[in-house]
Formats: sequence, structure tokens, C-alpha cells
Amino acid sequence: MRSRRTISIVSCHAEGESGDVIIGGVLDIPSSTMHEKLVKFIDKYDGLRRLVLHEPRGRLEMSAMIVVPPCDPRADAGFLIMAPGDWVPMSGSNTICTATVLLETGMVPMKEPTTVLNLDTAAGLITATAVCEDGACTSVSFDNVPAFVYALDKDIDVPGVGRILVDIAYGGQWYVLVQAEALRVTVSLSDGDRLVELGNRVKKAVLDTCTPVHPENSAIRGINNIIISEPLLSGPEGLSVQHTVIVTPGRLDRSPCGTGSSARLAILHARKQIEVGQEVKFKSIIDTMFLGRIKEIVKVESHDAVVPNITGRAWITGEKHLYVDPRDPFPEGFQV
Ligand SMILES: O=C(O)[C@H]1NCC[C@@H]1O
Repeated sequence: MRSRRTISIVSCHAEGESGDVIIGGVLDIPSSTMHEKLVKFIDKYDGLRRLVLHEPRGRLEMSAMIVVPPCDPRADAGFLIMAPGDWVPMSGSNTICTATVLLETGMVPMKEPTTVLNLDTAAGLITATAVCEDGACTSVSFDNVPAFVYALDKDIDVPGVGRILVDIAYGGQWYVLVQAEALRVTVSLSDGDRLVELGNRVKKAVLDTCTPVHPENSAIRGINNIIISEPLLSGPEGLSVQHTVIVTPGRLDRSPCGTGSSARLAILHARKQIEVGQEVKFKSIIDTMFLGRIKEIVKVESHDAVVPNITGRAWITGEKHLYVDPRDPFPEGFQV
């Protein structure tokens, strides 16, 4: 075996969504903020993103995180998030994967019955609380960066569908929320290809009319992903909703999507459908669940914002080392 590169990975999934955590083989780029680090990594390491996430070493339906030294002195670790289509400032399922890997491998010391760890991301500092038992994390809750609404009931024209109303909100990434009924689909695996295709059409229709920009960081702009949702249900066990998230460049999130659920909490609060502390069960297309609630209300510049708290579970699935044979015609992979 010959290789000019070795990348060491612990593989994990959170409620069905795969997140590979890179724990070795990538050198840090010292920076004063995590967002500056992200920009430098995009500039220097975009080939690494393709190597890890594109075929034949990776696949469309996964993300990968690079564990890096944090910039905020309060943080235990930092991580940057790579997806097959782009780099993103924050991700919920991937925060749960990263916290689980850091604790279960001993990179951050585990304390039972709960460990609190601060994680530095390009979107801001995230406090995660892991419930730990017999050396394992049984669940991870995290306080996300503040989530807020950009638009409610925005009228857009989706080719082949017609005029529909959508909501747009930030939850660590930018989301468009659309009701499945408006697109004449159901949130089910049998409609999977159609959900992806419609999600991409909605994304383009929104971007043709507006570009949301984060008021505190103008580099966090555009639309990342689309949430297609069934109606919110209220029953004896509280509020629940089944939704799916079409992730750039076009695939279904297997988890209920932590940043998407955070954006939804901001929308639900703006619509006066939930109160601070009230729990919502967000169910994914494969029926896995994140529990969400609003921890507190804050301001992001002039926006009323909520601090989302999201809880989910993750499991380590293996370890691997990626190699690049100097003769390999696809040192940075390919996409079909
Ligand atoms: O949970 C989340 O926020 C995400 N899951 C994969 C795509 C999103 O980053």
C-alpha cells in the first residue's frame, strides 16, 4: 500500500444522519475567530472536502467534521463542518456526532452522569450537555446559536407548482420552510426523489427574489436548505411534526436536522404557536426524532431571536483511515 495522505476518522451517525469526525491528518490554520478559520480552510482545504465526501471515499448522504483547536478560550474543542456541496457554519446532527466522538474517544474527558462541553463553531460558541453512562453518551443536548425569522408567508412562484407561501429563517444555516401540501407531496420515502427535486426548485425560486444575510456576519448568506413539512400536530403527548430537509446540493437529511429544527422553533414562536420551554418532537423522513424547545428569547441586532435547545442521540459506527495512492486517478474524488 502506498499513500501520500492519511486522514484518520471516527464515523458516527445522529438519528440516522452520518457524520465522519476527522481526528487526525489535517493541520490547523491558526486564526483569531472560527469564521476566519472556516474561510482559510475553504481556501486551503476544499480539495480535502472533496476527497473525504465525494466518491469513491465518501458519498452524497453524509458530512464530515474537522476537529480543530478552538479560538474562544472558553471552548473545549472546535470543529468545522464540510458537506458534499459546501462548508457550513453550523449543523445540529453533526454537533451531536462530534460531541459523542470527542467524549467516547476520550479527547474531552467524560464525566458521568452529565458532561458539559463548549464547542467552537464558525457560527458561534455552542454549549452541549451529554448524558453519559458506562463510558457512552446516551444523548446530547445543545444550545444552538440564536435563530430568527427573515420572512413569514413570502409569496414565491415555483415553476410547475405555481404561487406558494414560504417562511424563511436562520437556525445556524438559512432555511426555507414550505408545507408539503402546497407542493402536492407527502413527507415519505416513496416521494423521496420528488421531494429533492421540488426542494431544489423552491430554493432557486427563493434565491431569484431575495438573499437573506446574517446581520452580524454578511458572509453567512443565501439559502442553504429547504424544509418540507407535514402539519404541526398537537396531541396528549404534546406538539410534534414530521418534516424532511433537502440539503445542498440535493438529498434528504436522514435526521430531523438540528439547524432546520432550530429555524422552525423561531418560526413557530413568531407565529405564536409555541412558548418558551414548550417541547416539540421533530420527526425525520425515517421516523427518527430530535426534541426541540426554546431556551430563551434574545436579540440579534434588531431581530427577535430564540435560543434553540435540541436533543438527539448519536452512535459511533467505526474507524477508518483514508488514503490517497499517488497513482489514483481520483485523488479528490468525483461526483456522478
Ligand atoms: O442537523 C443538521 O443541522 C444537519 N444535518 C445534515 C445537514 C444539516 O447540517
